Amino acid sequence: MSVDEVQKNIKNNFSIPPHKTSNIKKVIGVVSGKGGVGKSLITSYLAVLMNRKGYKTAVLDADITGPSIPKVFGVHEKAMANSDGIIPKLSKNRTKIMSLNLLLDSEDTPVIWRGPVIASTVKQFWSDVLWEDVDYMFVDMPPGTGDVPLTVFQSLPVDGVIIVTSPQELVSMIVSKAVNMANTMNVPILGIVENYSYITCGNCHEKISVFGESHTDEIAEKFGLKVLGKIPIDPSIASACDKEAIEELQGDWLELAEEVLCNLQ
Ligand SMILES: Nc1ncnc2c1ncn2[C@@H]1O[C@H](COP(=O)(O)OP(=O)(O)OP(=O)(O)O)[C@@H](O)[C@H]1O
Repeated sequence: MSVDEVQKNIKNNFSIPPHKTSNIKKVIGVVSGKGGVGKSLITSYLAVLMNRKGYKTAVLDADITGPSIPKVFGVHEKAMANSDGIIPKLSKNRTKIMSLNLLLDSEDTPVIWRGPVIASTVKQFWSDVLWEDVDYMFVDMPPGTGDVPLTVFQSLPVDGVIIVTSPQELVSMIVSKAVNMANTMNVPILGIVENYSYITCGNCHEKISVFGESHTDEIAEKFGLKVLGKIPIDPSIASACDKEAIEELQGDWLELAEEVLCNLQ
């Protein structure tokens, strides 16, 4: 068997079943080549948008050392377990959430764990959480192409990934790494979302590209991928996150992403 074939078979060999009561229809990984691009925001907002369409949504926070999902949904109470498994917390609009922050005694406790422990926590979030019926589960991956993204790709039946990026030049190399990882793991890439694309001038409504000209369209074309949306730097986004009210955020920046996701069902 060639190295390529071995790599493409890795995923199947390590896959683990979800809890026996779980019926999860589609698993979407949200990845970024580097940190700080707003990946958690986009993961949460995609769940909100699909929830608004009437789908049963869930977010698995695989960003174990930097978990931010519960906070943007305003969920703080600890998750409980019964003899069958861990019960996910529900947001106001009934998106199911599991994150390490929901299991720690205090949200401020830093997670100083080695890679294998982090990876096995993510697997448990898949296999030991009582997700029950879910149409779309969004997995907020830690940034980069390290241990945890690898574990998620190997262990979970990921139906597609969405790559989040910012507009700068350096990003082309970083996105290439994320694309190559998904290709190596044989996971379909649904497309790219660009965050921090522009600001809109409050007076003349001109769009200003704060980070210079965007390279996202070029990169997407290079890899034959769709650009699923461009999100501006917008105070309403920061405010929705700060107020822990992502479910109240309004913005039609991700319509194409919604369409692509709907077509998966
Ligand atoms: N387009 C945007 N406009 C305004 N604020 C934003 C935008 N995107 C993200 N933010 C703000 O930045 C904060 C951090 O975003 P988020 O947690 O999604 O990403 P991150 O910290 O960059 O980490 P990562 O992308 O690695 O998960 C959010 O709480 C939000 O307040």
